[in-house]
Amino acid sequence: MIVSLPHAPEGVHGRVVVPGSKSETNRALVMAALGDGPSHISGALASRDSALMIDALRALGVGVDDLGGGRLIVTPGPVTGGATIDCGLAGTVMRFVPPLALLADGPVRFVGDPHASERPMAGLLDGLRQLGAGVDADRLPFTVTPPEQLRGGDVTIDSSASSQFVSGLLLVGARLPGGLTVRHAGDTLPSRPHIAMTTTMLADRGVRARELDERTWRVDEGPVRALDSQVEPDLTNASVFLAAAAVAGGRVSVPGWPATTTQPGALFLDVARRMGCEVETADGVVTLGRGEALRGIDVDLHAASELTPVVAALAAVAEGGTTIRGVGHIRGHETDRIAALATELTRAGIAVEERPDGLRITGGTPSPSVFETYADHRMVHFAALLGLVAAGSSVTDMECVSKTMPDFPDLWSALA
Ligand SMILES: O=C(O)C1=C[C@@H](OP(=O)(O)O)[C@@H](O)[C@H](O)C1
Ligand SMILES: C=C(OP(=O)(O)O)C(=O)O
Repeated sequence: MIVSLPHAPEGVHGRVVVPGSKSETNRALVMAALGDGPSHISGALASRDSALMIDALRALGVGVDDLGGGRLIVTPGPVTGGATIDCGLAGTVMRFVPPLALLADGPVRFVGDPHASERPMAGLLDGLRQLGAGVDADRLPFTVTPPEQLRGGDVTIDSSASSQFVSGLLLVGARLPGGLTVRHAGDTLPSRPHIAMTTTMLADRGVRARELDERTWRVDEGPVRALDSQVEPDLTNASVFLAAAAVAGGRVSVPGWPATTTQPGALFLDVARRMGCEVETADGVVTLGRGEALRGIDVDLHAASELTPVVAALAAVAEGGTTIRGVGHIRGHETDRIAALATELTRAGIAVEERPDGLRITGGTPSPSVFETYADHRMVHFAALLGLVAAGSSVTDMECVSKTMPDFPDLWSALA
């Protein structure tokens, strides 16, 4: 269904309380499921991806009580086989749950949305096979048959298509006899902060988990301690609201910004400053104002590729050219985001060159458009940003924002 996007000729002004991090919520759930007792999670994201994770864990025998208001109680149990798990389009479900099947007492089947079968899985499934599991395909849908004898040891995988392969294996490592060493054998490795998020959150739960060198991670065998934890706001989603002030003018604040974080979304503040925005942080509140003029930059988003759609929207209205590089692997995200962004920028009359590892965008004045969304929440964010300055724009589907932020339409209308 086509949905109109707000136009903000007077700029945007407001304070946005951003929901919890998808990446932290789904890690906290998996770690709690492996814990040595019940864990409480506060500030948890309520969205399609977290609901899919909760359903997956329940299907494996884990108790999850939703107390409302972002509070969850997770009660671990023996991991049971026999279930079919719906991964939707959630990378964190399709890459973090199959390793739990190593611990199950029977095969576990994994299915997903139509486009989920296009998302890379081979590196992870290769790792599971090296640990003795049977896996009957290299993409969704597939069935994981646990090994007769659970074992840990060393696995070497190509994680260049997604950092989530390394994270998924590390998440289960403490429960494997002898622990687990994961080596990355491919060329490049995206989203390293997300691997640091995995090891840091494991360490918070008493697990000895660390990076040995830039291609090798190690998790020792041991208990995953139950923990009462607080999920940070999702800083990649926060960047969409901050970026609204950069695109339309005005000032936007986001409270609850953590002083230190492993979320790569935090890198948005540096990108925005480089593009000429004024960014202030005081008492955990980040405020962004556009400054004199937005200017194009050359930026490598390898560590924070989730930010590409937002940075592409800024580039579309900036003075001069912007080169986004280092994000070739986002062709395997919810959609081929490089191709999708090139198509939608062209639709809005913005000059763009699609490159193997990114985009070269020449800023201009976006024309009103009906933007395609490709079932991709971040393509809606991109379109919504352009809609602020291209009066009368719309998107072909708004529903897909439920993947990480079901409240996006309300939060956005309140701002614009
Ligand atoms: O581990 C995680 O929570 C994530 C890792 C990244 O995946 P890739 O390494 O596939 O980019 C990121 O883009 C995704 O949104 C979330
Ligand atoms: C790539 C993303 O998600 P996923 O966790 O499904 O990989 C994303 O949210 O930008």
